[in-house]
Amino acid sequence: MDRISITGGGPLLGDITIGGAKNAALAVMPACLLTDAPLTLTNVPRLADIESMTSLLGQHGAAADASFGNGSGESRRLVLHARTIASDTAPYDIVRKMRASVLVLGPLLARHGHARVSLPGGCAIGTRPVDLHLKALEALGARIELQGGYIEATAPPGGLVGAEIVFPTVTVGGTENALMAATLARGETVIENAAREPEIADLAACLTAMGARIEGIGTNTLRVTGVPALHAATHAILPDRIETGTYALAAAITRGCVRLRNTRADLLHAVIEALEETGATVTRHDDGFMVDARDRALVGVDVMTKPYPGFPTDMQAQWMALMATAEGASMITESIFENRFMHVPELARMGADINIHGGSAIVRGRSRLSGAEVMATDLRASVCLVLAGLAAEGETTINRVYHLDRGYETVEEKLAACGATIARLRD
Ligand SMILES: CC(=O)N[C@H]1[C@@H](OP(=O)(O)OP(=O)(O)OC[C@H]2O[C@@H](n3ccc(=O)[nH]c3=O)[C@H](O)[C@@H]2O)O[C@H](CO)[C@@H](O)[C@@H]1O
Ligand SMILES: C=C(OP(=O)(O)O)C(=O)O
Repeated sequence: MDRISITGGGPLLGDITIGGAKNAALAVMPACLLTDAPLTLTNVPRLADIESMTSLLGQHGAAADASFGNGSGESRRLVLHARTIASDTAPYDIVRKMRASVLVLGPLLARHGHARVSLPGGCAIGTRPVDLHLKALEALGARIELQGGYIEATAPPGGLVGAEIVFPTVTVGGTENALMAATLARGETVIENAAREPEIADLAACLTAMGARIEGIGTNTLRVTGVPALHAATHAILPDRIETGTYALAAAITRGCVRLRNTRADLLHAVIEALEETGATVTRHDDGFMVDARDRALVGVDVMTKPYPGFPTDMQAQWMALMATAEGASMITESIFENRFMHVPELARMGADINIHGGSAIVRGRSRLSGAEVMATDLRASVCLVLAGLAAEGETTINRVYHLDRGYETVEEKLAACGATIARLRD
């Protein structure tokens, strides 16, 4: 298994180009199953999760034609074409590796009338049930049974029927599944308490380009008027706000200065606001923003994770690494996932002073962390250890970096180009 070695201590200085959003691409790609015409996506990131989703969609019958040039945007093109549905089963082997696999459920059900999708099971950050996805699809008329670890979903003989769906809690994936299914359901669907994450708006924009009728995009009430069929479309995936935020914090934790390109500051209000409160300077540009923390003594700032537009849970671990090097104490409260503090004992191995009380962590900043051998447990925990390693005195070795490859493209190259001493050790 690959490892990453970092010798920390110096400031990051330079430019980093941000890729397309993993979590938007993972939602938009299954939309190809809603039509027999091709769906062309650009600004697609080259990540392990994207490969897993491509192979899952291939199993369902979607031919994939990918061209990943070295540049960004247009040169990252993926054409998915599901002329027919070859299989409606999403097997355990793929779903257990990538939870977003469950997003094929709504499209398969809407177009094909039946789907068999493995239950994802729990993961390192929480139990993560999919009950709300299933209730939403039931509201549209689907019959759902759980058999042998699989969700067996069947649409009524005339297809799904529009309905009112009220989510009791905000769910990103649940909203995405319901939205995709509703595009082909007969009549109107109203989705209340819909997630407002930018990735949902991106999916809605793609579906609209495919001929779907959706109102309320970007709000928590989505109104969908079903259409008989969707058609070919081209859609550019929005920039990855979590990759952006991660490198913004990399600049801050190393007390460096990094310009983030090919991205949008408006996707990261809560993170930028907190970052400015620490004492770092954020300057917005046409194609992104710059974070400058040179010669600053950053101070601790409390955050609580919330659905968008609140502070993202996918930035919580990285924020904790930054707070471990800030002046004074800060409280970090995780309100989305019940077990998303797996990085705490690893940060503690690097000298961080962190105490957990229920869903909150109290972090007492230290002037210096020290390099150590640590273990990545999930995607964002991995990258938080990369950030800590960049700031630490001496060498840090991170094990199990396959988690990192799910969500960060060429992380070593991007950081090395800004002066980091970082290398991948291949076993
Ligand atoms: C591929 C993708 O886009 N992943 C993101 C997505 O995950 P994902 O779509 O899985 O996250 P959800 O928004 O659905 O989960 C939010 C909370 O609702 C709970 N829940 C969810 C569905 C359900 O049927 N029942 C239920 O109880 C979850 O356990 C969790 O506690 O949003 C999360 C929250 O922003 C992010 O951390 C993930 O990076
Ligand atoms: C938790 C994440 O992804 P997933 O939902 O695919 O596990 C993430 O992107 O941080």
